[in-house]
Amino acid sequence: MDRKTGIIMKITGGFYYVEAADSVYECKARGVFRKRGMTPLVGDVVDITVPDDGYCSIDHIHERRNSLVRPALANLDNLMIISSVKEPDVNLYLIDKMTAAAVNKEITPIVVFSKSDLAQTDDLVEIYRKVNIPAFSFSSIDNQGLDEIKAVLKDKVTAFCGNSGVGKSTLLNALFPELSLQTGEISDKLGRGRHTTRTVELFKKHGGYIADTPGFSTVDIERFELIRKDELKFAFPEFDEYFGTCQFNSCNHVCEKGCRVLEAVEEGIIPQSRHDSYVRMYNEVKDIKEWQINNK
Ligand SMILES: Nc1nc2c(ncn2[C@@H]2O[C@H](COP(=O)(O)OP(=O)(O)OP(=O)(O)O)[C@@H](O)[C@H]2O)c(=O)[nH]1
Ligand SMILES: [Zn+2]
Repeated sequence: MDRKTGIIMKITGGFYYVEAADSVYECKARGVFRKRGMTPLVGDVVDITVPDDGYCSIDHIHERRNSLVRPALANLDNLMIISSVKEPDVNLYLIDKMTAAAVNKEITPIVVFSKSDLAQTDDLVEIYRKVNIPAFSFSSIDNQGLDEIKAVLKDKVTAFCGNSGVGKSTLLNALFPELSLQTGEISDKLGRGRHTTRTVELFKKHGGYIADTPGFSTVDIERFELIRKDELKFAFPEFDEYFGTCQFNSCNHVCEKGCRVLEAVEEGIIPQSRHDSYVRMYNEVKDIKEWQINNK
């Protein structure tokens, strides 16, 4: 019998595939997790027992740094948000919702403007770099941006989120040709589309891990990763330095007199589109009660 610590790479048919010391172990979870209502997730760091014969078992789940509801994933470092600049058009509000959800979970958001051969991306990239969110453009035509994107994946656990058709599979294939993910219409025929069961799986790449998350779209984040009103302002890191300097302590940084955040927007320090997204999100959550969030 041996004990090891590893990471859950995949969950199928009641088995957990745990990578530890460069081998993958097929494990069962102990009944004790079920009793406590705990479900091991892909990305969990776990202690396992490897018996001389019979099934390996998961004995302990290490404390999670964060987790997403759908796709069910734990311990993410990066959320790569892919948005095409055309076909479909870019939607800054949706991107900002995704970056805010990531920051709220202490996950680093990374924005990729794909199909950069179809429209200008410099101004878009600039919006995010200005607020210290890594941003890149990518085109599959000449693989522009690929090396920069590869560099941010190094030694990290990264999930990729993008709406249908933005070029998520195309980017993943350019990054990891050996994965041979299906692109375009073919993927729907194979049932990897939005309404089918989705298997989440980690792959070891560049010393880190990438999560294959079929169909992971902004809808999942909007539905399952709601940010509470009092947490929202912290999900826009460019506001941080102004906290405590507004005229009113209770300032919500929406339209209040003497608001330093608003001044920074007027001065062009904070991009207008980011603040617009914040106000829109604030208006969406301001009347939501705690019990409604818990019922989500
Ligand atoms: N011009 C151009 N077209 C691209 C680029 N990347 C992807 N496309 C095209 O956009 C379409 C969608 O690409 P996919 O990679 O399948 O998009 P997806 O985000 O994986 O979409 P789903 O499979 O629906 O989730 C395909 O027809 C691609 O050929 C790009 O950089 N430039
Ligand atoms: Zn303010």
